[in-house]
Amino acid sequence: MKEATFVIIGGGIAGVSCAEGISFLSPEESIILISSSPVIKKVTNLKHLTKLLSEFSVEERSPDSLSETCSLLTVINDSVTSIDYENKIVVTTKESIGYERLCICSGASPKLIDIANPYVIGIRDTDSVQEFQKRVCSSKRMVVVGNGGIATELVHEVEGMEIVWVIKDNHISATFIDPGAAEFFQSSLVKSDEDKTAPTKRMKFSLSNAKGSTTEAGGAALGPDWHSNVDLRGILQQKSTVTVEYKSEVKRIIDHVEGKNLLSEDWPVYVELTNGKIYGCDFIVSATGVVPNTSFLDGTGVQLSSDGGITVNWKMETSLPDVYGAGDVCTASWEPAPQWFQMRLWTQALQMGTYAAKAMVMSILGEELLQDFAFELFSHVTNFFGFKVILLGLFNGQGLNNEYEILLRVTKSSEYVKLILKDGRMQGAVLIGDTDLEEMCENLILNQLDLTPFGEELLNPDIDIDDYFD
Ligand SMILES: Cc1cc2nc3c(=O)[nH]c(=O)nc-3n(C[C@H](O)[C@H](O)[C@H](O)COP(=O)(O)OP(=O)(O)OC[C@H]3O[C@@H](n4cnc5c(N)ncnc54)[C@H](O)[C@@H]3O)c2cc1C
Ligand SMILES: NC(=O)C1=CN([C@@H]2O[C@H](COP(=O)(O)OP(=O)(O)OC[C@H]3O[C@@H](n4cnc5c(N)ncnc54)[C@H](OP(=O)(O)O)[C@@H]3O)[C@@H](O)[C@H]2O)C=CC1
Repeated sequence: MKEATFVIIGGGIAGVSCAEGISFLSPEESIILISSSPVIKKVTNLKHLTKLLSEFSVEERSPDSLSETCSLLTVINDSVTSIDYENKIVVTTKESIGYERLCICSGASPKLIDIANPYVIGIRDTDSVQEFQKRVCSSKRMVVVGNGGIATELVHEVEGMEIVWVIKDNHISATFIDPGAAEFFQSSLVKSDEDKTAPTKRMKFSLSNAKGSTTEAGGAALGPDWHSNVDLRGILQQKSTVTVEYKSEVKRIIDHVEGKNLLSEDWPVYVELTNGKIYGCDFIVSATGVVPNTSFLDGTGVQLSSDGGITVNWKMETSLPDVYGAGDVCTASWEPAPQWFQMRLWTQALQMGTYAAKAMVMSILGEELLQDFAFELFSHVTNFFGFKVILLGLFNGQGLNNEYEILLRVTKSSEYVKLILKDGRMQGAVLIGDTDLEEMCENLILNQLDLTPFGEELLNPDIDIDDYFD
């Protein structure tokens, strides 16, 4: 039987960063990484924008490429079928592998609204993108269900199609942004090239005066810009049109025969929405979140959280002895720092993988572990509708029970800045566009300085606020 001090399940960002972390901290120990995908995901071009915010690329690499950074690593391309935690053995389809410490980084899979229907597809890995591209290039209309990251990217990136976007909320992209930011993006849905206009609007208001309500945040996954090398063009010779169906869900999917009778239009498949409308389309994208990959743990009694993720404590330990978890597969179940919460994102997969490596090495050495600084503040940088989007801390007032103030600065088609303050102290920020405010906001959230004396001046573009804090 093969054996290693450390065994890792999963070749995504969490698994690979865990392997690299162990090799860095304990280069003399053996590691086996088991992954059902033949390629691994490696973080490259890591660029720190601030202490905690970073941008990076994610590349698909051959497992051999890891030998540069991990000399005692063996990568096995196989699927884990079960774990015998009492005897510290991982069972794959072909063999059994012994371990001292095990880290589960098996990621998550799309949670589809209908798994059995061939017209419903999800997007997660390279294969699913190829399938999506195949459908797009021969299609006129798709229905996109969901209001999170994937749906937001798709409605912006796909050209030459009619897109019907079905969302439960009353504003777009609700997983990430508030109604105000959604309004800022709204013109991008029309897909026209509007001029950037100069006037800048600054506002301060308490939540009770705010229009709309803020939202409670609410194979290996793809990397940033996954769509940039894929031709996402439908067969219509025009820009895509996007019809948003607000506050609605898919009631049922109707087959070709019944749908044609109901609608007198000929489409491969039809969806009936809870608002009563029926749309015919070529296919349906279910961008409705993920479900952690844990089936190989059935029968172990491992503790799972309500979202299906493996419960991990602040040391990334699961409820099974010497078994750790990191990335999308796990659910952070410790008391979080006031401005941090979990979202299944690659930054967190990277941070958790690296930190789990440290926790496992410290446990073998019997040394004390301190929690990583990365878990002090939620930070995410991404791109929506062609704009840079930076989210910091409690960016949607998560957990503040609507008891906070908002400072807002909006320049149409150029920038959207929203600061969340409670008792004069900054709790979170949404920075859309090239605002150059990320460092200041990060510092102000971390140091909890009383900003009452600055009032609205905090967002006055004519004042270099950084001067006050040097
Ligand atoms: C289309 C798309 C766009 C995204 N865009 C962004 C973005 O812009 N920004 C962002 O922060 N995040 C984004 N994400 C989310 C991000 O990709 C994930 O949070 C992150 O990659 C999770 O990494 P992971 O290593 O935990 O899991 P995964 O990448 O899912 O890796 C899991 C690994 O485990 C392996 N595995 C699973 N089961 C087994 C088994 N039984 N045996 C052996 N191996 C197994 C898989 O083969 C895979 O190698 C996006 C996700 C998608 C799908
Ligand atoms: N740029 C980025 O940062 C990106 C990040 N990602 C990440 O990739 C993963 C997958 O993305 P995605 O699938 O978009 O997941 P998200 O979790 O981002 O969004 C899922 C969306 O689907 C909604 N939803 C869930 N179930 C249903 C249902 N039955 N009917 C209608 N709507 C439903 C959710 O609403 P509710 O929350 O109300 O349940 C939510 O709006 C996520 O971890 C995401 O964070 C993906 C793309 C880009």
